[in-house]
Amino acid sequence: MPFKFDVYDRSVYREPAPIDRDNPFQAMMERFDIAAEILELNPGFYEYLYRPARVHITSIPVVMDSGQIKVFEGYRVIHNDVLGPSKGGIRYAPDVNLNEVKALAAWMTWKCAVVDVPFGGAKGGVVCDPSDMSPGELERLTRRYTANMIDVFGPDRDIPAPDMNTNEQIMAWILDTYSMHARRTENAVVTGKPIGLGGSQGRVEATGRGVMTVSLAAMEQENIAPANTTVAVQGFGNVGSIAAQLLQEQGCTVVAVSDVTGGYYNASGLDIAEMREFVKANGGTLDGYAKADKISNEELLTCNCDILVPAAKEDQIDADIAENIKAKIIVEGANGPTMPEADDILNENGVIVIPDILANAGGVTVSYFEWVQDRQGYFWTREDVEERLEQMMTTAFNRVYETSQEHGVSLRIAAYVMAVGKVSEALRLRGIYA
Ligand SMILES: NC(=O)C1=CN([C@@H]2O[C@H](COP(=O)(O)OP(=O)(O)OC[C@H]3O[C@@H](n4cnc5c(N)ncnc54)[C@H](OP(=O)(O)O)[C@@H]3O)[C@@H](O)[C@H]2O)C=CC1
Ligand SMILES: O=C(O)CCC(=O)C(=O)O
Repeated sequence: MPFKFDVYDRSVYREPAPIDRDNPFQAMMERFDIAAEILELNPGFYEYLYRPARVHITSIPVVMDSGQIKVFEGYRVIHNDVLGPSKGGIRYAPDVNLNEVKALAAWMTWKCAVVDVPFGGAKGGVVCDPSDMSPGELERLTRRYTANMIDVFGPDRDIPAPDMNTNEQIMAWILDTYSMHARRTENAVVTGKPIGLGGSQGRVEATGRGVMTVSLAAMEQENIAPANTTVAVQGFGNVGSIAAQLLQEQGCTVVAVSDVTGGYYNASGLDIAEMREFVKANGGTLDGYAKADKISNEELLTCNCDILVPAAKEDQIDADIAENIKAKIIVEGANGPTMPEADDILNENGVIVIPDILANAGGVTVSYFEWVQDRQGYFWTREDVEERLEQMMTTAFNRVYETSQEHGVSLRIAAYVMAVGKVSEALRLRGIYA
């Protein structure tokens, strides 16, 4: 199986910047550079495609429950809208920053192109700690952020969705605030909203389901049967917990999962459905779960398993961790979990990496279905959604695999080649640089 590839010179288009490992945008650029070189990308297109099209930074004053006014910083980065309205989630986190949001926005552009949905890429972020805020404070923050972005968002312009620490309720507040300003109900302005407000069947599970679909496709390529497959999952939120449960339902043995409180390991297999119930009843955390051994985050990433699903956040797999990874296949549920220097090591060691811009694209694919349903005012069954999702994820997996064979590159670089090729072809057709 030719999964070992050349290491590319990353300096054809720009002077390599000093390595800044706290900057996920640089990690995105390092892969983009390789794809640009393979595609012999027009330098003008290169220049245009690596920059975000628009960056919005806003101050969000919120009256806290104490009566004190606190001002939060919020971002919305539109990386590109050449293929259609920009699309991407909003992240609430104390450490979210502009470089991270710029990287996440660019990944959305490439992801939408890989799965062939007619969207560009965007991402939003608000620097806040939702675990320390009341529902009322979160609602006021969300409504004011939306009001400040009223000229940015729109069903034909830029369509937010959930990401880390945001959920259906937050999407509902965005819909309501936007609609109040628009003087009409605009349910297509946001996806990942409750079904009662025009949300889609299957959106909550979509990213985890997509992770499952590409995991099964990779197992098939490698002739590994689910019943003989062990899985470890980092992150037990929307993506991680659902991917773990669905892989278990397919016959895999999930031996380890984790959240910020650490890892939980059981060589004979964890009961994921029961763990999800435990988390619900335990204030949203795995802390105190007793039917497993406690392990560290690093032990989880390097534990004995066949498939590793990083589904927490960026930059989790560095060179040291990569050296010690025992999994045969990594399926990136999170955005940007693997650092560029780790790519080369994993590649050398024959570990197959299904890259984020393919592996976690199930979420945006069902968001696309949701937007289509809202605009038609006609809603599909869960079976319809799941069948179409499986078909689009499988098609994307096969196309990325074929591109990797054609160019002799890893699946990650193949996905970038496909995406950058598609967006630059749209630029050429539109005549932007003609
Ligand atoms: N939601 C979606 O549809 C999509 C999400 N993604 C990406 O998937 C990733 C996860 O998102 P999502 O599941 O929505 O987010 P959630 O907020 O639902 O869950 C995040 C999970 O990661 C855990 N976590 C955070 N930091 C660490 C850490 N250092 N070590 C171990 N676990 C950690 C959290 O633990 P705790 O709860 O204890 O804080 C939580 O279990 C992100 O990279 C996101 O961008 C990608 C595509 C779509
Ligand atoms: O569903 C969406 O529109 C975007 C989800 C997202 O933020 C992501 O894929 O990273």
